[in-house]
Amino acid sequence: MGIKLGINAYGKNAINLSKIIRHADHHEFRQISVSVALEGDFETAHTLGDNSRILPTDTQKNTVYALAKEHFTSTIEDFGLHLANFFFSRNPQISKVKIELVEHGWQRMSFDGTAHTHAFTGGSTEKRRAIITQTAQGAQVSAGLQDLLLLKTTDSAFEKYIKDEYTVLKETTDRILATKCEATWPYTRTDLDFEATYQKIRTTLLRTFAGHKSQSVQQTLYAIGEQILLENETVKGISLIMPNKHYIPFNLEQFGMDNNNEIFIATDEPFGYITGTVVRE
Ligand SMILES: O=c1[nH]c(=O)c2[nH]c(=O)[nH]c2[nH]1
Repeated sequence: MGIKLGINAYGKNAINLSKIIRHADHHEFRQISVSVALEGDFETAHTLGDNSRILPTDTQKNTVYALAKEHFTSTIEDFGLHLANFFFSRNPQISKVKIELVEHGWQRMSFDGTAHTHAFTGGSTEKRRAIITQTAQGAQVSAGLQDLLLLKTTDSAFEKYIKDEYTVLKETTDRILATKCEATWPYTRTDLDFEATYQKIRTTLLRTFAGHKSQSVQQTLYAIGEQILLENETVKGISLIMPNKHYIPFNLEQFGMDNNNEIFIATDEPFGYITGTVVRE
């Protein structure tokens, strides 16, 4: 019985890179984490210890910093495309380059309606991300976001589910709906205005979450995906991860008080884990 190498990839993960872009009257500050993964003809590296086709992961890391100087000037999607093409076009042994970029957002400070020129606040959990893959067939761009905390205080129900001998959950027509949203959407093209498209999709995600009369997280997930696909023909489909972050009404009856859906205990674990992809037929 023969043994051989199966699917494999190698690269550098979590290359953290910050950049000051100095304009005459203000600075921009960007902070990203880049991961590079290469697939290709690396069999003899594994089976014979032959490194002649191996571009070291240390070199990959250095390339990311060096190219950032000239080429990280706009979106992570555009920088990722440049990186993917750079690695792919110079290395015939590579069949697939995957670049994943996560951006940590810094918000410019503002005082009395005036934007500060060089001071920022951080702290939001929300991160924007992009995934670029390049093969001989061309490049593919997916955009997305992660760790986006969302909560609404009404317009969320959960009723008429299966009840068996282990069901104790009470039906509710008015609960808190909270999630930490992760979304990924592949685009049909690589020459988009990635900034405007991203902002439009993010706004639709928020607006649909806020406006939807939810019967479940599942229904809200689908409504968000459907609306994004209806409004953006350049989006192929969208995958959403929406954990159900439970806020459970606290029992005040034990103190002779009513809880009119006002006092809750947020529980971290266990949590509902709702995932889904909305696609075009
Ligand atoms: O929106 C929800 N979907 C579920 O599948 C579920 N299950 C549960 O216990 N609570 C909820 N809420």
